[in-house]
Amino acid sequence: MDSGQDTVLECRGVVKRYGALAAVDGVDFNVKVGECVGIGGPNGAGKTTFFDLISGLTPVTDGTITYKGSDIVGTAPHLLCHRGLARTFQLNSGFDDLSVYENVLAAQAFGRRSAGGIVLAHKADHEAARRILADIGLECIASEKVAGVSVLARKKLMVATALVNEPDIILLDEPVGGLTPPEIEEFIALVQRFKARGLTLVFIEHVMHFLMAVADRAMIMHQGQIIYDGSPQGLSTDKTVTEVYLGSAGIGGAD
Ligand SMILES: Nc1ncnc2c1ncn2[C@@H]1O[C@H](COP(=O)(O)OP(=O)(O)OP(=O)(O)O)[C@@H](O)[C@H]1O
Repeated sequence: MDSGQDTVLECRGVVKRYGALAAVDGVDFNVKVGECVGIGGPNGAGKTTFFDLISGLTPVTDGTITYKGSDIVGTAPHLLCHRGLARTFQLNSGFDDLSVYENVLAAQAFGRRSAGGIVLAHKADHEAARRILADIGLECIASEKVAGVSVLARKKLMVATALVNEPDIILLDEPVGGLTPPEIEEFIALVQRFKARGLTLVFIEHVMHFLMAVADRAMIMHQGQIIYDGSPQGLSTDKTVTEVYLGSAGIGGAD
């Protein structure tokens, strides 16, 4: 068992059953400080359920999940967020009737480590909100209502709301799903920038080009189990991955 200081997240024998279906079926998974892990796998493989278990949205059936050395099984999602475990969702979330800027302030107020019901934004919160929006390229639409912004802007906003409280690990569920190829390139550059600053990141993504471009490590799930955990470059030559996940299209055809 790896319980070294540099391990942020450690999952052992994690299982989630829905009746007879094992959506997640005995997963062992570690993430180290500064690592960027891309999770792939066919539809229904159990990827989002695995994120739901880590982030406390769904109770585990069995197994242990340790975050920064503490057992977090049974911990509520908002408490995990306060402890620095941030997560985004497959579907674009956000408060449509608030501006881009107000969404970041709301994420700060409810997600910060000292959150305790006090939602007043202080000077430092405004500065941090402006900083993250500039960093992520949203400052020019900061005052626009989220209802009217593009899919790319919503995707970026989700990352901004997760990053504004400087999490120790961030889980992104399909960060580039629905984006055009040029938008995906923009997102690759963005994630690489945050990676270079030491961000610890785990993401789920069907777009293999994105996974190959940003992940240090790839983990592929199938029927609730891990069928590959290794270098992204090794994916294209792994027989099980090629047969189960990519089919005859090969690694380049999975976009
Ligand atoms: N609340 C639930 N009740 C019953 N079955 C569920 C529930 N949530 C997920 N499942 C089932 O668990 C399995 C894994 O689903 P999950 O959404 O985790 O897959 P995924 O790999 O994220 O798929 P996708 O790539 O399509 O998002 C699927 O068979 C799904 O139907």
